[in-house]
Amino acid sequence: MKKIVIATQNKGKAKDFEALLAPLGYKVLTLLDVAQDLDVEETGVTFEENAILKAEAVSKVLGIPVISDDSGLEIDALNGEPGVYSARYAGAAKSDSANIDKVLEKMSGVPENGRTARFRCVLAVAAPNEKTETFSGSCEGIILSTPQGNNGFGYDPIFYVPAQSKAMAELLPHEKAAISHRGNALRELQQRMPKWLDEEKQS
Ligand SMILES: O=c1[nH]c(=O)c2ncn([C@@H]3O[C@H](COP(=O)(O)OP(=O)(O)OP(=O)(O)O)[C@@H](O)[C@H]3O)c2[nH]1
Ligand SMILES: [Mg+2]
Repeated sequence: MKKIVIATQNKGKAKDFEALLAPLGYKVLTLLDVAQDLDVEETGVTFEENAILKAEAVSKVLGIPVISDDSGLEIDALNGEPGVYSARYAGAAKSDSANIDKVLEKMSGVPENGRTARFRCVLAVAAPNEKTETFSGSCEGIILSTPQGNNGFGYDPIFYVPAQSKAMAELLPHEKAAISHRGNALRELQQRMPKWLDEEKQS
């Protein structure tokens, strides 16, 4: 089975990528498997900038092709917050439950028709001596006023997906993969697979 390194420290993303890539015959490895201490500072102000920073830094250190993921939640009533700061919205400790509490507090009193939001994901693919490429995906939803479901990670329990009539955290891994921002970005990558990455798969 071909291995692929995802430049992330996030266990929730790792599970999402397993659901997406195992059916395509890939074994997913993350920084948690190959380079626990490799933490890239996210100094960009867009998902794209941060995805490129992470992919290029990790590919350079490991000397192999990698895929990175920079993603987050954009809430219309909060002018696009938490956006690129989604992981650290309630502070540097990156607590999913504290982040959810902060969103729910800021959204209290906002009526249902004003609770529109979307997840965005940008994947960057970098390899030694190759031009870095990016791919993006999004998923539309509504911010719930109480959490629902135990699957997924991050803001999934407060993100209602009208197309599925369920919160993201109520979807099974393969169901999330079929409709998520991450799934959509990965499908975009498959459509425009960089030639060198495709060749990598054959080797
Ligand atoms: O409910 C969610 N379902 C998702 O599918 C999802 N995707 C992203 N997010 C949020 O956005 C941050 C990314 O920030 P981020 O791209 O910097 O990643 P991270 O710092 O967690 O890990 P790394 O990949 O950088 O190592 C995450 O922590 C989450 O808060 C999600 N929340
Ligand atoms: Mg991060």
